[in-house]
Amino acid sequence: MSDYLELLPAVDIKGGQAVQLVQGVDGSEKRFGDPVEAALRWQEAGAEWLHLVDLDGAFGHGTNRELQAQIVGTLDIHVEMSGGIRDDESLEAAMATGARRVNIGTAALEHPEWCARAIATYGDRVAVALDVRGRTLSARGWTRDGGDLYEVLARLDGEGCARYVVTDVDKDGMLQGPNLQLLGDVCAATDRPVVASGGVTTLADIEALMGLVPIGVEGAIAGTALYEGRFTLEDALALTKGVTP
Ligand SMILES: O=C(O)c1ccccc1N[C@@H]1O[C@H](COP(=O)(O)O)[C@@H](O)[C@H]1O
Repeated sequence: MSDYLELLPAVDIKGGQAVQLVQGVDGSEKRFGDPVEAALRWQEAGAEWLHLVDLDGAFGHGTNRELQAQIVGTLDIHVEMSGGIRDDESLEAAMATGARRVNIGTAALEHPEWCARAIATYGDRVAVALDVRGRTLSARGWTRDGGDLYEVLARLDGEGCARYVVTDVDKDGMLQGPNLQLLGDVCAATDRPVVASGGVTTLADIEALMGLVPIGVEGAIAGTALYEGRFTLEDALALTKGVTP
């Protein structure tokens, strides 16, 4: 277990642009320009990980795979890649980019046997994205219910899943803070590390998430708040690493 909270700035790509959605709703996006430039900006600010999402892949209407591969090839830091990774071909293509980690969402709910094979084959290079409303999981671009969070978590634990990326869909892009209760509940239900996603808005939110590191929160994804300048990545990283600016 890490002793500090890993911060993962997000680059979500839709139609070739860096965007941020509100509650994952297709069409709600604010645009933030070239995703390669965004990724480089976060790397230059000191990030050690990038959370890279192909939203077109997640919605099932195209892909931004070439851009994702370009970003992984351009950066020197770890990349966690997600969106549209649902079969052997998309999984192998994602792994071949050199991404350190690949997140599986929909396929973990709709094709559990395939997901179990992916976990067995790639070990901790696979994480499962648990995108949740209340205690109900969401699939297919968060447009379809995908089962009970805790039942799926128990199944995935049994299959050896190394880590979970837990997103509160209702918090995502809302700039109202993360769902600390949900994160605590998930950490109580599994001994695997959890990366928190959805709602991070202030440095105080990051401090609150740092307080969950001892129970299993390993990292936190920050998106809209960073793009909208609610805090700087430099300040957030200084906070997580205990560096006085
Ligand atoms: O990150 C988002 O805003 C988002 C919105 C709507 C759907 C998915 C989103 N992000 C991530 O995409 C993957 C799921 O993709 P798939 O189901 O495996 O194709 C997952 O990491 C979500 O958190």
